[in-house]
Amino acid sequence: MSQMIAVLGAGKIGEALLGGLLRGGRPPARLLATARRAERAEALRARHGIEVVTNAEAATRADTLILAVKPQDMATLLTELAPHTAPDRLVISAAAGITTAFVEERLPAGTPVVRVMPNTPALVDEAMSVISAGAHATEEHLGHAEEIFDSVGKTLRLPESQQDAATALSGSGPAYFYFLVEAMIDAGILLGLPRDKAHDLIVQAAHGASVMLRDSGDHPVTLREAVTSPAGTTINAIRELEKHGVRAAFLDALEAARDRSRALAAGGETAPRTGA
Ligand SMILES: NC(=O)C1=CN([C@@H]2O[C@H](COP(=O)(O)OP(=O)(O)OC[C@H]3O[C@@H](n4cnc5c(N)ncnc54)[C@H](OP(=O)(O)O)[C@@H]3O)[C@@H](O)[C@H]2O)C=CC1
Ligand SMILES: O=C(O)[C@@H]1CCC=N1
Repeated sequence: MSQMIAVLGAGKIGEALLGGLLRGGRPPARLLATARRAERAEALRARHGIEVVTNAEAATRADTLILAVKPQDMATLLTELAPHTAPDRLVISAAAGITTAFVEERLPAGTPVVRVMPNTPALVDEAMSVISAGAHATEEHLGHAEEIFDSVGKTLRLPESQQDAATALSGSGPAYFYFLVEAMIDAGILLGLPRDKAHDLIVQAAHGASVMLRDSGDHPVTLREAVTSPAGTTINAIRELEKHGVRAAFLDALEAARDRSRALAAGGETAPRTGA
């Protein structure tokens, strides 16, 4: 286990990770965080009882640096860190699109870098975190990264060439489910249900479906077929979803997310795709 872990740029993902590490039993004295704004630093101290320091101090004191700033802020952060980071530090980047090469070329030669794509269910210890090694990261470094991200959910190793796809799928994935739930609550309203009841019905349906997907081992097609009775209600809804091209929309949507992840590796300057 690393002696000291620092989360640099402790925003939504960084704070979720800090919370998971503390819940997993890591003493607050073995965690550091950094923030850009004084009020954010104060909130982190108050909520977690950890030290919030400058990026330079974190780089000097921690063995493992977890970079959790936005991709567009990564170059600035790395420029600030470079003079203070010894090449034996493990650097873990959680930024969408940013390649290990991008990080390596801005830090001292030979620095081990691991790229991780977590997701926000880290807040409830149900994250999916995809882990890839950079040029100088060893099995031991990957093991350290897994140990850290295991504290907030599941981890999976994939080659870095598949990280942009993983970002589109599991990194952004929770947002697609929230979007679907939001749309279905509106549909419940259309059908005359009170908003709070529509919310509770669909959230529990989503939870039940998700537990079955994870725990039954059955393919989603099998689970959907079990709901879809001959000449019943479900098939009438499915016909409308197919007519409206929902499956094709998902294929296009994830391709757009994957492309945006790739563009972020170029420094994030490229504008997002605006559609056909
Ligand atoms: N949100 C998500 O679902 C996921 C996000 N990610 C990745 O995680 C990273 C963080 O995303 P998220 O947590 O959503 O973003 P946030 O904006 O919530 O967090 C980033 C934090 O970094 C701080 N920051 C920026 N620059 C510096 C700096 N130089 N020094 C110290 N702190 C700094 C920001 O400060 P300030 O508050 O002042 O702006 C902010 O608090 C991104 O790279 C994103 O791609 C990965 C997986 C999922
Ligand atoms: O939208 C984003 O760019 C980040 C990365 C994955 C989820 N949120």
